[in-house]
Amino acid sequence: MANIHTPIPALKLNDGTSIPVLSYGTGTAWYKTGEESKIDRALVESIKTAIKLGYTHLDGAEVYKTEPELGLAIKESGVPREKLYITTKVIVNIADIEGAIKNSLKKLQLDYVDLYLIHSPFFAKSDAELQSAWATLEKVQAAGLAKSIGVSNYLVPHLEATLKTAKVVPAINQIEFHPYLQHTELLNFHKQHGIATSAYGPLTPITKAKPGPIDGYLAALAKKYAVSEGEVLLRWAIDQDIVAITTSSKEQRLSDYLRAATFKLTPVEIKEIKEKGEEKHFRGFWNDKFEESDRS
Ligand SMILES: NC(=O)c1ccc[n+]([C@@H]2O[C@H](COP(=O)([O-])OP(=O)(O)OC[C@H]3O[C@@H](n4cnc5c(N)ncnc54)[C@H](O)[C@@H]3O)[C@@H](O)[C@H]2O)c1
Ligand SMILES: OCCc1c[nH]c2ccccc12
Repeated sequence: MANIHTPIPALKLNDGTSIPVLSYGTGTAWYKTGEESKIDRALVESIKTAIKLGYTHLDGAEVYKTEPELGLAIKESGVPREKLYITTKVIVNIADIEGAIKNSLKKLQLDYVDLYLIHSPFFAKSDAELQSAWATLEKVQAAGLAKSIGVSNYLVPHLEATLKTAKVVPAINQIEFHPYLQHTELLNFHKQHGIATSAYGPLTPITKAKPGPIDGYLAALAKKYAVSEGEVLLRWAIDQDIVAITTSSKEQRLSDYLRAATFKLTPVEIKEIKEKGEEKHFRGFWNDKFEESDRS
């Protein structure tokens, strides 16, 4: 079926590559708790549906145990490899990153990923451990196994430690980001260093954190642009040059999310959501790892 939507735009990264600004995630809603080798056909079909609708950027991780489904769906989709943008992440086998990427590639049935991320900094007991893991990602990139390399869930101190010895500046930091968790200081740091931002949990204000101070304004904007509130939230991230990672098992919702590529919020609207959002703080992921006092 032809993609009836506007193609998803791409953002240029500091290494010269481009990343599609809307991604289909296989973590939340999809990650496996059982045997990794037991294929979840519903996930394979959902990924193929996403690709058919026009998603090209797919987000995985070794810890989700969904790499085999991504590999199958990519193959069965019939879409040429180079038309897709595949992200995966390492954390389970962080002690053997070179083994981990090879294992991930085998499950993905790919020769390379577009983006390889350290899933979180919480494995490291020292700056040296962060620096050593990053040096290994640099080796992975030099070997051609990942076009771009980056990090996820890093805060400013983790980035500072990494940058002290890095030869390659991380291309991106994938973080929880939405109006109730704006990471202002971290985003300023990203800008200063040419690190792009990607947002997971972009729909949190409507899925997990209702009621909240942006509810009324979000409803008004959804009406104005004839989209859903979720699409306004996706657009709010995209309008700030932030890559939005979402997901759904419902084809209609996946199709609707693509409307985020068809309109733009005005600078005043972006600022209004920002300011109203700052009135509330909410974190949906990794709460046991981040300090309660850390709102950065
Ligand atoms: N790096 C990390 O640590 C990390 C953490 C979390 C997620 N991720 C990635 O990001 C992806 C997306 O994360 P997410 O699921 O939190 O994103 P999200 O905030 O976009 O939420 C998506 C969920 O919201 C539901 N939803 C959409 N519209 C809704 C509505 N109107 N009402 C109620 N529910 C609605 C969807 O069905 C889906 O389950 C994951 O699959 C994963 O790939 C990464
Ligand atoms: O990236 C999503 C958050 C996450 C961290 N570890 C996990 C294990 C299973 C599923 C999700 C996660």
